[in-house]
Amino acid sequence: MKDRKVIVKVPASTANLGPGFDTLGMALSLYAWIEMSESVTGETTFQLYGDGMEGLPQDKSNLIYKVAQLVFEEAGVAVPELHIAMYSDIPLTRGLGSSASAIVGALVAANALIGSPHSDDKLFQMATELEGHPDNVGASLFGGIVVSAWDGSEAQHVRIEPHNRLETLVAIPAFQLSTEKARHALPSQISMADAVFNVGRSSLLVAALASGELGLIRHAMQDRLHQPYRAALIPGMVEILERAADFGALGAALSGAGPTLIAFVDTESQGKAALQQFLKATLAKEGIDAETLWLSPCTSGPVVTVEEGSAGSQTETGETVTLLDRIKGEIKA
Ligand SMILES: Nc1ncnc2c1ncn2[C@@H]1O[C@H](COP(=O)(O)OP(=O)(O)O)[C@@H](O)[C@H]1O
Ligand SMILES: N[C@@H](CCOP(=O)(O)O)C(=O)O
Repeated sequence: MKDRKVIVKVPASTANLGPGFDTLGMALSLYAWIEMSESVTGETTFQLYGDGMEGLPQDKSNLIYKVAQLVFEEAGVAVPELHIAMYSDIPLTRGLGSSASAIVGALVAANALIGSPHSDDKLFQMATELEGHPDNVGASLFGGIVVSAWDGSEAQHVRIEPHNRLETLVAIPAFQLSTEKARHALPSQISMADAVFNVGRSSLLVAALASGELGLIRHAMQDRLHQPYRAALIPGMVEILERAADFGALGAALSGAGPTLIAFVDTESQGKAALQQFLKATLAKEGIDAETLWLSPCTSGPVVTVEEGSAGSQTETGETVTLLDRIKGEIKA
């Protein structure tokens, strides 16, 4: 294992999909890469690349390090000193599952480093416990659309293959909103009428996604559990959710805990440019600058590459090959 290096490519996610609060998630074609190996210097080292990554802790309080140690502990092995490198195209604290993908990527990388003693389901249970809900970690771990439920001790899930004409447009506001803050905006109780409203929409959405009835999405992607309470944190959200279908969207939702907004679109839709303009202009009216990206559902979970032997880290002239060198052709920036 001393000479083993693992690289994991893990997808971002959009959680909730409107009505499926803490329950539904879909993996997206936006990625983070984590490289992990046992440290050769005897000290834990970090290389973090990507927007905002330099602000993350680069000591043993780092999330990736702590999650990896849990994997080793559960397997009864000790790997106290690690080399960790990470590059991410997933913006931090925007509702695209950066923390979920970091947790999933760390679990999968650490597991592969010690010969994969844990099953995917075991990693899912650990990820859910760490994140506090199964929706975004399930999507990053299994890919596609994931329906899950958690009772606080065990999580179940079913994966749905996304329709091949489904794509998404995300509008990522320039400001950050932590999941913790967005969860504090939620009430502790809701009415029976609102509960029934969401059970109906969430069930209809799962059925529509599973059966490929894309036309039902706009009726199903409605929510009374979390979006109305989070609206004040994301100016422009209400107008986007109400009017996106007028610009050709199949439906629209707050992505995860926000502030990113996501529209589901039929790849054959004619109005894509108008929809993109509508999202940007609506946020701009509120003084919010937003980046828009077209993303596809990502149909696979983490992709793992294992390299045995330290030769893989050096060129013929002895120069060190960094994670960035390896993934250069794949990254967004
Ligand atoms: N690669 C990483 N390493 C360490 N911490 C991370 C990493 N990625 C995300 N995080 C932590 O997760 C936080 C964002 O999580 P959260 O508020 O749930 O938003 P998001 O919607 O992006 O998951 C970051 O502020 C950071 O503390
Ligand atoms: N169900 C959670 C999902 C949070 O997802 P994230 O991608 O914003 O971390 C919630 O809505 O709080």
